[in-house]
Amino acid sequence: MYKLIDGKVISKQIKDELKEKVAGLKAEGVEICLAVIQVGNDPASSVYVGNKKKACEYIGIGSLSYELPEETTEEELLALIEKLNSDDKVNGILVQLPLPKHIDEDKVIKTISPKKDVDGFHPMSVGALSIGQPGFVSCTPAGVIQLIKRSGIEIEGKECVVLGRSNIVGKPMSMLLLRENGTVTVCHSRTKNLKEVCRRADILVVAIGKPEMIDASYIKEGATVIDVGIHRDENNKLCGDVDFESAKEVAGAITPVPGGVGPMTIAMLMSNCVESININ
Ligand SMILES: Nc1nc(=O)c2c([nH]1)NC[C@@H]1CN(c3ccc(C(=O)N[C@@H](CCC(=O)O)C(=O)O)cc3)C=[N+]21
Repeated sequence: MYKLIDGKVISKQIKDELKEKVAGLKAEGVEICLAVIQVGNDPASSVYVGNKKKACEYIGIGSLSYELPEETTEEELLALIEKLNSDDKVNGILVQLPLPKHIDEDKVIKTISPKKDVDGFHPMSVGALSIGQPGFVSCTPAGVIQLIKRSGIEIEGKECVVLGRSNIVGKPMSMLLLRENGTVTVCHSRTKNLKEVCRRADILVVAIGKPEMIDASYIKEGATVIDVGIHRDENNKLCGDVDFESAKEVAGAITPVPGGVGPMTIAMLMSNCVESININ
Protein backbone atom coordinates (compact mmCIF):
# COMPACT_ATOMS: atom_id res chain seq x y z
CA MET A 1 0.00 0.00 0.00
CA TYR A 2 1.44 3.39 -1.00
CA LYS A 3 1.30 6.63 0.92
CA LEU A 4 -0.10 9.59 -1.02
CA ILE A 5 2.04 12.69 -0.50
CA ASP A 6 -0.57 15.46 -0.47
CA GLY A 7 0.86 18.76 -1.72
CA LYS A 8 -2.38 20.57 -1.01
CA VAL A 9 -2.31 19.65 2.68
CA ILE A 10 1.42 20.32 3.12
CA SER A 11 1.33 23.62 1.20
CA LYS A 12 -1.60 24.72 3.39
CA GLN A 13 0.45 23.94 6.52
CA ILE A 14 3.31 26.05 5.21
CA LYS A 15 1.04 28.90 4.20
CA ASP A 16 -0.59 28.87 7.64
CA GLU A 17 2.81 29.01 9.33
CA LEU A 18 3.78 31.94 7.09
CA LYS A 19 0.48 33.69 7.75
CA GLU A 20 1.22 33.66 11.47
CA LYS A 21 4.77 34.93 10.91
CA VAL A 22 3.54 37.73 8.65
CA ALA A 23 0.93 38.78 11.24
CA GLY A 24 3.73 38.99 13.83
CA LEU A 25 5.85 41.09 11.48
CA LYS A 26 2.90 43.39 10.74
CA ALA A 27 2.52 43.97 14.48
CA GLU A 28 6.13 45.19 14.47
CA GLY A 29 5.36 47.46 11.52
CA VAL A 30 7.07 45.29 8.88
CA GLU A 31 5.17 44.88 5.61
CA ILE A 32 6.14 42.51 2.81
CA CYS A 33 5.44 43.19 -0.85
CA LEU A 34 5.86 41.04 -3.96
CA ALA A 35 5.87 42.53 -7.46
CA VAL A 36 4.61 40.13 -10.16
CA ILE A 37 5.24 40.92 -13.81
CA GLN A 38 3.49 39.14 -16.65
CA VAL A 39 4.21 39.95 -20.29
CA GLY A 40 1.48 38.93 -22.72
CA ASN A 41 -1.62 36.97 -21.76
CA ASP A 42 -0.86 33.29 -22.09
CA PRO A 43 -3.83 31.66 -20.31
CA ALA A 44 -1.70 29.14 -18.35
CA SER A 45 0.54 31.96 -17.10
CA SER A 46 -2.52 33.96 -16.09
CA VAL A 47 -3.76 31.04 -13.96
CA TYR A 48 -0.39 30.77 -12.15
CA VAL A 49 -0.10 34.50 -11.66
CA GLY A 50 -3.66 34.55 -10.29
CA ASN A 51 -2.79 31.73 -7.85
CA LYS A 52 0.27 33.65 -6.65
CA LYS A 53 -1.82 36.76 -5.97
CA LYS A 54 -4.37 34.68 -4.06
CA ALA A 55 -1.62 33.16 -1.93
CA CYS A 56 -0.25 36.64 -1.15
CA GLU A 57 -3.69 37.77 -0.02
CA TYR A 58 -4.17 34.69 2.15
CA ILE A 59 -0.84 35.14 3.91
CA GLY A 60 -1.00 38.90 4.23
CA ILE A 61 1.71 39.80 1.75
CA GLY A 62 1.09 42.85 -0.42
CA SER A 63 1.25 42.32 -4.17
CA LEU A 64 1.81 44.68 -7.04
CA SER A 65 0.88 43.30 -10.41
CA TYR A 66 2.18 44.47 -13.76
CA GLU A 67 0.32 43.07 -16.74
CA LEU A 68 2.32 44.22 -19.74
CA PRO A 69 1.28 43.79 -23.38
CA GLU A 70 2.92 41.13 -25.59
CA GLU A 71 4.70 43.88 -27.61
CA THR A 72 6.56 45.23 -24.55
CA THR A 73 10.22 45.74 -25.51
CA GLU A 74 13.13 44.25 -23.61
CA GLU A 75 14.26 47.79 -22.70
CA GLU A 76 10.86 48.61 -21.22
CA LEU A 77 10.82 45.42 -19.15
CA LEU A 78 14.39 45.94 -17.91
CA ALA A 79 13.56 49.53 -16.98
CA LEU A 80 10.59 48.37 -14.90
CA ILE A 81 12.78 45.80 -13.13
CA GLU A 82 15.42 48.47 -12.36
CA LYS A 83 12.71 50.69 -10.94
CA LEU A 84 11.43 47.88 -8.70
CA ASN A 85 15.02 46.97 -7.68
CA SER A 86 15.43 50.43 -6.19
CA ASP A 87 11.95 50.62 -4.64
CA ASP A 88 12.37 50.02 -0.88
CA LYS A 89 8.74 48.96 -0.54
CA VAL A 90 9.24 45.99 -2.88
CA ASN A 91 10.81 42.91 -1.28
CA GLY A 92 10.47 40.43 -4.12
CA ILE A 93 10.26 40.57 -7.91
CA LEU A 94 8.85 37.75 -10.01
CA VAL A 95 8.83 37.85 -13.81
CA GLN A 96 6.55 35.09 -15.04
CA LEU A 97 8.25 32.80 -17.57
CA PRO A 98 8.22 32.03 -20.43
CA LEU A 99 8.65 35.49 -21.94
CA PRO A 100 7.83 36.42 -25.56
CA LYS A 101 10.61 35.40 -27.97
CA HIS A 102 11.89 38.92 -28.62
CA ILE A 103 12.92 39.26 -24.95
CA ASP A 104 16.15 37.66 -23.68
CA GLU A 105 15.16 35.69 -20.56
CA ASP A 106 18.72 35.39 -19.26
CA LYS A 107 19.16 39.13 -19.41
CA VAL A 108 15.90 39.65 -17.54
CA ILE A 109 16.82 37.15 -14.83
CA LYS A 110 20.25 38.78 -14.39
CA THR A 111 18.69 42.23 -14.05
CA ILE A 112 16.58 41.27 -11.01
CA SER A 113 18.56 42.15 -7.88
CA PRO A 114 19.72 38.94 -6.11
CA LYS A 115 18.27 40.55 -2.96
CA LYS A 116 14.79 40.44 -4.52
CA ASP A 117 15.16 37.25 -6.57
CA VAL A 118 12.37 35.27 -4.89
CA ASP A 119 12.35 32.81 -7.81
CA GLY A 120 15.98 31.93 -7.07
CA PHE A 121 16.85 32.05 -10.79
CA HIS A 122 19.68 34.66 -10.68
CA PRO A 123 23.17 33.18 -11.28
CA MET A 124 24.17 34.63 -7.87
CA SER A 125 21.36 32.69 -6.16
CA VAL A 126 22.24 29.50 -8.02
CA GLY A 127 25.93 29.94 -7.17
CA ALA A 128 25.17 30.60 -3.50
CA LEU A 129 23.12 27.40 -3.34
CA SER A 130 25.92 25.36 -4.87
CA ILE A 131 28.49 26.54 -2.32
CA GLY A 132 26.14 26.48 0.67
CA GLN A 133 25.84 30.23 1.17
CA PRO A 134 22.62 32.07 2.00
CA GLY A 135 20.44 33.08 -0.94
CA PHE A 136 17.06 32.40 -2.48
CA VAL A 137 16.38 28.78 -3.46
CA SER A 138 14.32 27.99 -6.54
CA CYS A 139 10.74 27.35 -5.38
CA THR A 140 9.91 24.03 -7.04
CA PRO A 141 12.95 22.07 -5.76
CA ALA A 142 12.60 23.73 -2.34
CA GLY A 143 8.98 22.53 -2.34
CA VAL A 144 10.06 18.99 -3.18
CA ILE A 145 12.38 18.93 -0.14
CA GLN A 146 9.52 20.09 2.08
CA LEU A 147 7.19 17.41 0.66
CA ILE A 148 9.75 14.71 1.46
CA LYS A 149 10.69 15.97 4.93
CA ARG A 150 7.17 16.76 6.07
CA SER A 151 6.09 13.26 5.04
CA GLY A 152 8.60 11.91 7.54
CA ILE A 153 10.92 10.53 4.86
CA GLU A 154 14.64 10.76 5.62
CA ILE A 155 16.98 11.96 2.85
CA GLU A 156 20.34 11.46 4.57
CA GLY A 157 22.26 8.50 3.15
CA LYS A 158 19.54 7.65 0.65
CA GLU A 159 20.05 6.96 -3.05
CA CYS A 160 18.42 9.96 -4.70
CA VAL A 161 17.94 10.00 -8.45
CA VAL A 162 16.94 13.20 -10.21
CA LEU A 163 15.57 12.66 -13.69
CA GLY A 164 16.09 15.94 -15.60
CA ARG A 165 18.81 18.60 -15.53
CA SER A 166 17.07 21.93 -16.15
CA ASN A 167 18.41 25.08 -14.51
CA ILE A 168 15.10 25.64 -12.75
CA VAL A 169 14.43 22.14 -11.39
CA GLY A 170 16.93 19.33 -12.01
CA LYS A 171 20.16 21.16 -11.18
CA PRO A 172 19.01 22.97 -8.02
CA MET A 173 17.14 19.81 -6.98
CA SER A 174 20.36 17.82 -7.05
CA MET A 175 22.16 20.50 -5.00
CA LEU A 176 19.40 20.51 -2.37
CA LEU A 177 19.34 16.72 -2.02
CA LEU A 178 23.11 16.80 -1.67
CA ARG A 179 22.79 19.49 1.03
CA GLU A 180 20.46 17.06 2.85
CA ASN A 181 23.21 14.42 2.70
CA GLY A 182 21.57 12.29 0.03
CA THR A 183 23.69 10.36 -2.47
CA VAL A 184 22.66 12.03 -5.70
CA THR A 185 22.62 10.86 -9.31
CA VAL A 186 21.38 13.21 -12.03
CA CYS A 187 20.20 11.54 -15.21
CA HIS A 188 18.64 12.79 -18.42
CA SER A 189 17.54 11.89 -21.94
CA ARG A 190 21.07 10.74 -22.93
CA THR A 191 21.63 8.55 -19.89
CA LYS A 192 22.40 4.93 -20.75
CA ASN A 193 20.36 2.30 -18.93
CA LEU A 194 18.00 4.98 -17.63
CA LYS A 195 15.60 2.41 -16.21
CA GLU A 196 18.32 0.66 -14.23
CA VAL A 197 19.58 3.97 -12.81
CA CYS A 198 16.06 4.99 -11.77
CA ARG A 199 15.49 1.59 -10.16
CA ARG A 200 18.39 2.24 -7.79
CA ALA A 201 16.56 5.20 -6.27
CA ASP A 202 15.16 5.29 -2.76
CA ILE A 203 13.95 8.76 -3.72
CA LEU A 204 13.15 9.41 -7.39
CA VAL A 205 12.45 12.99 -8.47
CA VAL A 206 11.06 13.14 -11.98
CA ALA A 207 11.35 16.37 -13.98
CA ILE A 208 11.93 15.13 -17.51
CA GLY A 209 9.01 16.90 -19.19
CA LYS A 210 7.46 13.85 -20.92
CA PRO A 211 3.83 13.05 -20.06
CA GLU A 212 3.45 9.81 -18.05
CA MET A 213 6.83 8.46 -19.19
CA ILE A 214 7.75 6.87 -15.86
CA ASP A 215 5.81 3.72 -15.06
CA ALA A 216 6.29 0.99 -12.43
CA SER A 217 9.17 -0.56 -14.38
CA TYR A 218 11.41 2.44 -13.45
CA ILE A 219 10.67 2.23 -9.74
CA LYS A 220 12.16 0.16 -6.94
CA GLU A 221 9.67 -1.44 -4.57
CA GLY A 222 8.89 1.00 -1.75
CA ALA A 223 10.66 4.02 -3.30
CA THR A 224 9.47 7.60 -2.83
CA VAL A 225 8.39 9.09 -6.18
CA ILE A 226 8.06 12.86 -6.64
CA ASP A 227 6.50 14.01 -9.91
CA VAL A 228 7.48 17.54 -10.95
CA GLY A 229 5.94 17.33 -14.43
CA ILE A 230 2.73 19.08 -15.35
CA HIS A 231 1.00 18.62 -18.69
CA ARG A 232 -2.47 19.20 -20.00
CA ASP A 233 -3.89 16.59 -22.40
CA GLU A 234 -6.29 17.22 -25.28
CA ASN A 235 -9.26 16.94 -22.88
CA ASN A 236 -7.67 19.61 -20.65
CA LYS A 237 -6.91 17.02 -17.98
CA LEU A 238 -3.69 17.52 -15.99
CA CYS A 239 -1.07 14.79 -15.77
CA GLY A 240 2.57 14.51 -14.71
CA ASP A 241 5.74 12.83 -15.96
CA VAL A 242 4.81 9.74 -13.93
CA ASP A 243 2.15 7.24 -14.92
CA PHE A 244 0.49 7.39 -11.50
CA GLU A 245 -1.79 4.36 -11.85
CA SER A 246 1.13 2.12 -12.73
CA ALA A 247 3.69 3.69 -10.37
CA LYS A 248 1.50 3.55 -7.26
CA GLU A 249 1.57 -0.25 -7.40
CA VAL A 250 5.28 -0.32 -6.50
CA ALA A 251 6.05 3.06 -4.89
CA GLY A 252 6.12 3.42 -1.11
CA ALA A 253 5.08 7.07 -1.31
CA ILE A 254 4.08 9.14 -4.33
CA THR A 255 2.84 12.62 -5.26
CA PRO A 256 -0.23 13.12 -7.47
CA VAL A 257 -0.61 15.66 -10.31
CA PRO A 258 -2.43 17.94 -9.71
CA GLY A 259 -2.17 18.41 -5.95
CA GLY A 260 1.49 17.44 -5.52
CA VAL A 261 4.46 19.63 -6.33
CA GLY A 262 2.45 22.45 -8.02
CA PRO A 263 0.88 23.93 -4.88
CA MET A 264 4.25 23.64 -3.10
CA THR A 265 5.91 25.88 -5.69
CA ILE A 266 3.60 28.69 -4.70
CA ALA A 267 3.97 28.02 -0.96
CA MET A 268 7.77 28.22 -1.29
CA LEU A 269 7.50 31.43 -3.29
CA MET A 270 5.60 32.86 -0.33
CA SER A 271 8.26 31.49 2.00
CA ASN A 272 10.98 33.24 -0.05
CA CYS A 273 9.01 36.50 0.15
CA VAL A 274 8.93 36.24 3.95
CA GLU A 275 12.62 35.27 3.96
CA SER A 276 13.43 38.38 1.91
CA ILE A 277 13.12 40.65 4.95
CA ASN A 278 16.30 39.07 6.33
CA ILE A 279 18.15 39.90 3.13
CA ASN A 280 17.12 43.54 2.60
N1 LIG B 1 9.09 33.14 -12.92
C1 LIG B 1 8.40 32.01 -12.84
N2 LIG B 1 8.36 31.35 -11.65
C2 LIG B 1 7.65 30.19 -11.54
O1 LIG B 1 7.61 29.59 -10.45
C3 LIG B 1 6.93 29.70 -12.68
C4 LIG B 1 7.02 30.43 -13.88
N3 LIG B 1 7.76 31.56 -13.93
N4 LIG B 1 6.37 29.99 -14.98
C5 LIG B 1 5.53 28.82 -14.98
C6 LIG B 1 5.96 27.83 -13.92
C7 LIG B 1 4.88 26.84 -13.54
N5 LIG B 1 4.57 27.10 -12.15
C8 LIG B 1 3.54 26.47 -11.45
C9 LIG B 1 3.03 26.97 -10.27
C10 LIG B 1 1.96 26.39 -9.64
C11 LIG B 1 1.35 25.27 -10.17
C12 LIG B 1 0.16 24.69 -9.50
O2 LIG B 1 -0.35 25.20 -8.52
N6 LIG B 1 -0.40 23.57 -10.02
C13 LIG B 1 -1.60 22.96 -9.53
C14 LIG B 1 -2.66 22.90 -10.63
C15 LIG B 1 -2.97 24.24 -11.22
C16 LIG B 1 -3.90 24.11 -12.44
O3 LIG B 1 -5.06 23.72 -12.24
O4 LIG B 1 -3.44 24.39 -13.56
C17 LIG B 1 -1.31 21.53 -9.10
O5 LIG B 1 -0.33 20.96 -9.59
O6 LIG B 1 -2.06 21.02 -8.29
C18 LIG B 1 1.85 24.74 -11.35
C19 LIG B 1 2.94 25.33 -11.96
C20 LIG B 1 5.34 28.12 -11.71
N7 LIG B 1 6.17 28.55 -12.65
